[in-house]
Order: sequence, then C-alpha cells, then structure tokens
Amino acid sequence: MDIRSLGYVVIESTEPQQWLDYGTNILGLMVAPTMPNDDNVYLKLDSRPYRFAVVKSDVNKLAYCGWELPDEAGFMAAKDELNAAGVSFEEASNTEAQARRVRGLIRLQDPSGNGLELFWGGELDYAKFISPMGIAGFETGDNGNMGLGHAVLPAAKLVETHLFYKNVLGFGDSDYMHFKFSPDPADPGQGLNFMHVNNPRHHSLALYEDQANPLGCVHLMLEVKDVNEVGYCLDRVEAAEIPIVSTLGRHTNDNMLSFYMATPTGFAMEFGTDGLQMDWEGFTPTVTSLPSLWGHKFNMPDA
Ligand SMILES: Cc1ccc(O)c(O)c1CC[C@@H]1C(=O)CC[C@]2(C)C(=O)CC[C@@H]12
Ligand SMILES: [Fe+2]
Repeated sequence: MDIRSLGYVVIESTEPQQWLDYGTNILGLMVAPTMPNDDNVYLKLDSRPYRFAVVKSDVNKLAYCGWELPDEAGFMAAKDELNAAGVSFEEASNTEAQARRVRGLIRLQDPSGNGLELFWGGELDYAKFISPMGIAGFETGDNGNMGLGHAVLPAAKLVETHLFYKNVLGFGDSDYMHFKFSPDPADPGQGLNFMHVNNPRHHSLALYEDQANPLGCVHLMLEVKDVNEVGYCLDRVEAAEIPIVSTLGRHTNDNMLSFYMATPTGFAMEFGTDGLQMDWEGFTPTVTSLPSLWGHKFNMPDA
C-alpha cells in the first residue's frame, strides 16, 4: 500500500467551539468555511481545505486519522490489499467523501480499535493561509505532501497493531523506543513504534503501548517553520493558563524542538520546529534509548 501522508484528523467533540477558540487563538490555525447549518469546526493550516475536522458528538475523542493515497488506482489497490488480508472496512457515502473534501473514502479500525480512514483525491482550495496569530507557515511540504504532522495513538495490542500498519498498510519503521517508568521488575514497561509513510517526515504515526485510552490519542504534532513561532505559542499557552504537558526540549530521533500542551479534548498537542526530513532509500530503522537530547520534562499524571 502506497500511503503518502497524514491528510487530516477528525476529532469528535461535545463542544466544537472550544476547538475554534483553541485552534485560532493558541495554535494560530485559520477557520475554514463550513456548509450552512454545520456546527462542526474546520481548521486550516496550509493549502488543504482543512487539516482538523472537529465534529459535534456526545463523546470527546480523536475519531479518525485520514491517510492519503496517491490516486484512484492506489486507492483501489489498497482496498484489494485489505480484502486479501481479511481486514474489513466500510465504504463511505458520497456525502461523507464531500464533507472530507476527497474523491474516495473508506473507514476501518486498527487492531487496538483506533479509527482510521483511507482516501484519495484530496482537494487543494488555493485559499491563502492567513494565520490569526501571524504564523507565516506550518511545515507540511510541497502542496502539503508531508501531511499535517504526526499522531501518537494508544495501542493496547502493540505487536499486532504495529504489524497491521507495517504489513497491511505498508508503513515503514523509523525508530523504536522502550520505556520503563516503575522499578517493579514485574512491570514490562511500554514500547513505542515510530513509523513513516511515503514522505520525508521522520514519523507520521507512533504507537504507544498503553491501556485502552478513551481519548483515542496520546498526542498530535504540528510543525512550524520558524523557531520563534514555537516560543510565541508557548507564551500564548502560558498567558491562557493552558496546562503544559511537557517543557521545551529537543527529541533524539527526529531532532524536533518542541513542547507539549493540553488540548480541549484532553490529549496533548506537540508544537515543534526543525524536524528531520529523511531520505528513506536504504534506511535502516533505529532503536533509540533516550527520548530527548535535552528538556522535555513530562508531567506524568500516573507516574
Ligand atoms: C520520544 C519522542 C520522539 C519524537 C516524538 O515526536 C515524540 O513525541 C516523542 C515522545 C513520545 C512519548 C509520548 O508521547 C508519551 C509520553 C512519553 C512516553 C514519555 O513519557 C517520554 C516520551 C513520551
Ligand atoms: Fe511527537
């Protein structure tokens, strides 16, 4: 399967307006136009019509990651591969595809129960990105080919879920880490698989070995082009008294300089810059023993 990028995320929210305020005033994203009588919130950060769909629901969670296939042939081939692997999926209606601003769409679950969508024919709307916080640009590659950033998803069944993304969806391994926070010898700790798709971003997905998480997400990451925008965002977060989940730091594996904050939904948002752009030709996946070169002091609620 030739997945090209993380095209969008769909967040279900009891109060989508919270994301309107947070998305514009803190993250500096632009409000994308909606259809009449639509109380959903769409947030834009580059040439794509939107990257965040926040849809009204009676629960608060990350509902779907939308993964992009290059064209209709790639999309058809992906469906054949799912069928051959015995993975069931749901065909979305034309109305649903139109709401996603794509030409074809299917919906499925990974073995840990995370929802995902595969699509082809994502639109470019050529509406100029004008950040309400004056951010010149988010790093999403040419025509957004590097995707919106990355998602770290909970994977209670880490081994099975990793093999699903690797063998069925064709993701590549970037790096692996293992964490052990308790000294208890009976505690096996947690694995973290970092994976890439067919673009230079170091990881578009990471899978964290964790108990079923009702929020459906550990964190999402957005990357800005200018390091000062990370600092300005940190100032906005502090002024708004939004909880800081991790202090500023620089990651080992992708070199990202970032901090993490709370979102209205409860999972974290990593806001960073300076991530590595990889050439995957001949790449050997790494195993890394340290999350960060410096900084990134995490607030661990259960540690
Ligand atoms: C280690 C790392 C490298 C690159 C990233 O983009 C990235 O988000 C991380 C950190 C991932 C990870 C997490 O999200 C949940 C809390 C974790 C397990 C920690 O407590 C340290 C590393 C954290
Ligand atoms: Fe991250």
